[in-house]
Amino acid sequence: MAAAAAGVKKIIIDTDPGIDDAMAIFLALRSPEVEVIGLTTIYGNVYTTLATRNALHLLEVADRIDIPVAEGSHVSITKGTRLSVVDFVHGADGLGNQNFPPPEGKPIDMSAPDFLIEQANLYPGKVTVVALGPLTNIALAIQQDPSFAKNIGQIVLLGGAFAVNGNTNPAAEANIFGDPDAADIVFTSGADILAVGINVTHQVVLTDADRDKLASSTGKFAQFMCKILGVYFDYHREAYSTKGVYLHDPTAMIAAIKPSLVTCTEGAVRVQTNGITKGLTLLYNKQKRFAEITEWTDQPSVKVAVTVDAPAVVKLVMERLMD
Ligand SMILES: O=c1[nH]cnc2c1ncn2[C@@H]1O[C@H](CO)[C@@H](O)[C@H]1O
Repeated sequence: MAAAAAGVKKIIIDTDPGIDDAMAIFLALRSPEVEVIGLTTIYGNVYTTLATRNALHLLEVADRIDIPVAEGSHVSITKGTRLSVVDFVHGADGLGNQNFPPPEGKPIDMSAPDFLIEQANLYPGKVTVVALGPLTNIALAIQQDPSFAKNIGQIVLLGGAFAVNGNTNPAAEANIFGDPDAADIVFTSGADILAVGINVTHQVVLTDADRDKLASSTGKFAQFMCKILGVYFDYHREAYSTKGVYLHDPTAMIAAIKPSLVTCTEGAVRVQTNGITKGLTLLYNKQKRFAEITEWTDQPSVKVAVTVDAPAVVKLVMERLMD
């Protein structure tokens, strides 16, 4: 591929495709502001093996088999194998029960954490990781390489439910619930982090009317998305009684592509790792100096998205998919 123009952000997408992951990946591939230098895979919406297969398939659909796929962890950071995988949201195959043929490509011979570390070392301060699933691979990279948190440019992550209910249960958002220990490692790592939680992504809805508009487009990305979106719409109708779907992953991707469409606050985030509130994300805004030393004391600040220009996000997603 031609050398990237100056100012183009290099991104690695850590992903568990996933219907809204597919949309976010296509959006990135259609966005001149970013250059996708790799995909790394993780369990979440599906198990990791299927996430890898789907990532390869999506790149084949997009005619971008030049982009490497590195397979990620099959277990949580604490080696847990009882993973919470949500086939009722995305279909058993993760892509709307379409049973696509197996991809021809293969993942590279390097693990996701090793690939993340390699790229962060190769382009210090220049690589953005857009993390769309549980944060196991990122936490492993942080543990394996003490300089990873410093070398990585930014981590934009879809995760958390800041001062609102979760979507796995009232306490927890799905990606953080998927590996709360990993999430706590990432939030306290000192890396430059922007967390986009469901307090923000629940404002960004793709409606039935938007889907009809996508369906009328001849663009291959719009066509592919319309093929797989049915299951995701059915799930939202059932779970939320809404005539539309939340654009979780695409909104996080937009926060990396066009940061001006979100506003943020800052503070230290800790994650509850056990008990009935396992997966809860709690931001300390650093306004009060507590008399006691707390679990948030002296922890680094991260950015947490608080508002989003939802109409602009939906418009941009639609335009780029239909183009
Ligand atoms: O109700 C749900 N349970 C579990 N996962 C969900 C649900 N809705 C969406 N997602 C998936 O989890 C991430 C956002 O939390 C998104 O990747 C989305 O596809």
